[in-house]
Amino acid sequence: MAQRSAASSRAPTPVGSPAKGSKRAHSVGISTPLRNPSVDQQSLDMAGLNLNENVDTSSIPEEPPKMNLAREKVLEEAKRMLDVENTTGKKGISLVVIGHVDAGKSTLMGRLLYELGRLDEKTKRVNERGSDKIGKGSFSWAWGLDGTTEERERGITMDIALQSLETPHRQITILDAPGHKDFIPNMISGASQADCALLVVDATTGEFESGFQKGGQTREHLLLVRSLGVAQVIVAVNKLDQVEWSRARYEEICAELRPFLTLSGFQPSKTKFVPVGAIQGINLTGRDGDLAAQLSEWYSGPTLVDLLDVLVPPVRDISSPLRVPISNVSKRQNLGASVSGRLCGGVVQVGEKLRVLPGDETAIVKGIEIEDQSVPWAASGSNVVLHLTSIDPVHLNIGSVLCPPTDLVPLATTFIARIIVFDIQVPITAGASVELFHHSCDVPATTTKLISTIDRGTGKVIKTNPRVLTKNASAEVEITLRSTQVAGSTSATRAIAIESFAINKDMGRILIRRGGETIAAGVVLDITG
Ligand SMILES: Nc1nc2c(ncn2[C@@H]2O[C@H](COP(=O)(O)OP(=O)(O)OP(=O)(O)O)[C@@H](O)[C@H]2O)c(=O)[nH]1
Repeated sequence: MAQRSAASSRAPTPVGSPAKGSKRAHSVGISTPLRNPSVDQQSLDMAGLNLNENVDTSSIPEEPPKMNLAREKVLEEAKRMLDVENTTGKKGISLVVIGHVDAGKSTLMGRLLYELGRLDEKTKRVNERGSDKIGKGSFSWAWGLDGTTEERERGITMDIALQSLETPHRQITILDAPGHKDFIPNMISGASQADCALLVVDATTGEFESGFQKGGQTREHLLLVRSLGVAQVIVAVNKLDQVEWSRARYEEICAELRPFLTLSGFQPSKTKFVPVGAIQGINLTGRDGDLAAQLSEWYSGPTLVDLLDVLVPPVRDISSPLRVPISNVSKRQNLGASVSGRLCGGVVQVGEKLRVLPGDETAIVKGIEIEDQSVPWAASGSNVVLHLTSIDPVHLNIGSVLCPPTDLVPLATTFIARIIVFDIQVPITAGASVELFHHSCDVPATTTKLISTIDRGTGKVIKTNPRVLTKNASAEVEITLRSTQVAGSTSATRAIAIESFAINKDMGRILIRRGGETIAAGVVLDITG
């Protein structure tokens, strides 16, 4: 069964962290590390949110665990582990599966899990019988990932499903994103935790076109993941059985997508295409058997697994300060609180004291889990569950950020951002009300000033104080958070923990939405208030 990203969910992939069951040592962690002050306009992005929360307000006071090693020792250990991973072991990577509704994302992943031995024969048969029983037989593979009753009955993915699989050289955490536009915030949440993307498109006549047209999720998902910093994409052209494995249709789809991918900021060398048939399992791990004969007549390239196996893992910045944006909180009676999220820099270890921002509270890390395994420490890039003690769980919220008490993330209510405007109908004006997304934080904001429009190629200012920003514009703007209603009556503007992109790429990305539509993505240049 797939893991869900819900509050009680288990942690996703081990990325850049101690191996499963590792007994390695741990330690303290307060950092004043290296910073990388380069802004890459191509890497514009923002971060995701997760709306799932399982709240039960109670805590138990506990004796905080002791830290065992000095921070330098942990860093040394983390570096050594990453070196081993880079040379001999499987490299960890997380992959978000994106694409228009019904493209076959869940079916593809369910079948792939089966082909790779992660979904056993018994579960497969149970899913077949169960899906047949409610007249959804064609979704039996998707049941491997779509775990909730509502998802199964409706035949759609609503929240991110977490799974992991192994190829010969990669340990991959799969984040299966919903295709339906109503669940874009959940999709953003998944993409904000991913290193690379698998785009699934439906080759059926008319279906590829409706997914790719304006308003289709193929375009929006690609733009969103690129804006979130995902630079590698594999495009699986699925359901080719519906067009008799036509080579012309496959090539037509690739030719349509290539220019859009380049325009969206994906380098051609980091964009791969692969023809597949998810239901029949064709070209996932191989092309044996009669079913694949038509494809084998014209295709001799890599399988999907071949491409997954050479995905390039991201660089893990373990020497920068620890930042953990909280994507989920689980507060259980008598069990304290657990939070999950991806480490955006640094290392964390059991026994470490962390500050929760915004706010004045601190917590102590009682335990760390990666993929259900307890580990003594975790490094940048890992998706973790942190069990916390010495804090009233009421102070832990989705969207808050954990960091070392001596190296705090700035709190901002006003900042300057460079944004790229998406394909919008209604221009953005000064004073416009928008929704700001930063990791799992979603707050009301105003574009208080339109400072300038920028040439995307040269980075030069085209116009200062523009009246409006229209589609595809690149611009510098001032964004100010608006007050939100607190506790029924009083109104307060709550600062968010955010950093400039030059200091921490993962902490400096924003996404701007309006009326349920994503209108721009950007990076934070400067915090001004
Ligand atoms: N003919 C054919 N049908 C397929 C193939 N792959 C998936 N389907 C069908 O496409 C439909 C949608 O599949 P899903 O896997 O639920 O699609 P999805 O992209 O995960 O859908 P959402 O998550 O709701 O966006 C189901 O009826 C599948 O049986 C394929 O290779 N060939």
